[in-house]
Amino acid sequence: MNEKTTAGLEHLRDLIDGVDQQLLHLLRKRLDLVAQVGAVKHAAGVPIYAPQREASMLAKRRNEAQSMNISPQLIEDILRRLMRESYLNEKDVGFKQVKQDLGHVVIVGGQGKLGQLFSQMLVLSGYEVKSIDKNDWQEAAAIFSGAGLVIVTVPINVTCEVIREKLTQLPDNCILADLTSIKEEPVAAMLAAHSGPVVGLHPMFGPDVGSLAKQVVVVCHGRHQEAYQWLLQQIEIWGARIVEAEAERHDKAMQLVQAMRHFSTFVYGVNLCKEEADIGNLLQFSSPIYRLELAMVGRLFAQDPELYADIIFAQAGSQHAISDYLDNYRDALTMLQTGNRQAFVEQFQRVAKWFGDFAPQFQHESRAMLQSVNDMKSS
Ligand SMILES: O=C(O)C(=O)C[C@]1(C(=O)O)C=C[C@@H](O)C=C1
Repeated sequence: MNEKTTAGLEHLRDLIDGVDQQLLHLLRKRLDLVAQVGAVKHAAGVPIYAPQREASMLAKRRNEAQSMNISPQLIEDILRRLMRESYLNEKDVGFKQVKQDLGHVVIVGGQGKLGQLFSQMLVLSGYEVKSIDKNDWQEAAAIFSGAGLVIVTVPINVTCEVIREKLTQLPDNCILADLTSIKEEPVAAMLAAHSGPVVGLHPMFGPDVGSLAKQVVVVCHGRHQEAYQWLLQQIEIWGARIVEAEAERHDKAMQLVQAMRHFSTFVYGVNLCKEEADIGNLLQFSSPIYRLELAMVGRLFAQDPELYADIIFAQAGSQHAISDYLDNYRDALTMLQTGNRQAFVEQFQRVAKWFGDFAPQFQHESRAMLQSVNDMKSS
């Protein structure tokens, strides 16, 4: 059925179309300026992400919006979305090459998605990149000869084995790095296999990010930091933030942030499947928060099971984190089964107090996410 309309409404809509077309012209103009910024940054080696510039620009535009009786949040949302576009566009111009005399880079597992992303970023920065994958080991000597940087990005369950068995004959000054999401064992294996510079990296993002702007790369120092300082600088030029961490502490945090989180998402999916939930129907009834939650669960199952198995099975300690979670789940279920509403409320308050200022901060941040989930709906 056609939507109801009137002549007056159509006239106003024509005027709105005109304004939206002007917006398109302004967007084109902004994108062209951003392309020029990208070229200037490329030449000067300035990072793609400029947090201070963003903060001051947003503050000014918010004030101006207020004085024009426009919601400050509206202009902030629009500018943040535009800056996301800038990160993608600025990337295409390429990046300044921090280390000119490196020799080539070898990515061990370069055909994997993360390997491809790092290869793309390195090529955009002017480095020569070679890849070695599981069927190429007979050519290893030729591929590694003259390499200045070797990055290991193979599945977690074979990482240490590959390092121990295949990476013991690298050129002396070559930097050996890995991108594994656990750090203690791979860094120890690299230090044992290679006597030159060693660094453990954990990119805290998936390979499908369009740009590294605002992403975090955790760094666990291994040996000869001064030799790979340029690499950290190069990653910052790509827009990412470097966060230094001690390997053991990093791995412990990953048990909670990754293994336990992914495991409970997995179980949520298993449960929906066993209950034969009708997802289409659930979506019809779901509020934005439930839609978002379903999306987070659903997106897990759109990906490679091996990858998640690797993450969940990587550390023995994850079993403890997951079984503690199960104990807490059981205790909470007991409250429900015994009708102990009071205990639930008290525990809720205790946890809220523990979250402190993070709770309202997360409420604020998630409100914006929920609104954009609602915006995505088309019917
Ligand atoms: O001003 C810059 O440095 C830009 O790259 C442009 C821009 C923008 O789109 O306005 C994009 C990314 C930066 O983080 C800040 C601002």
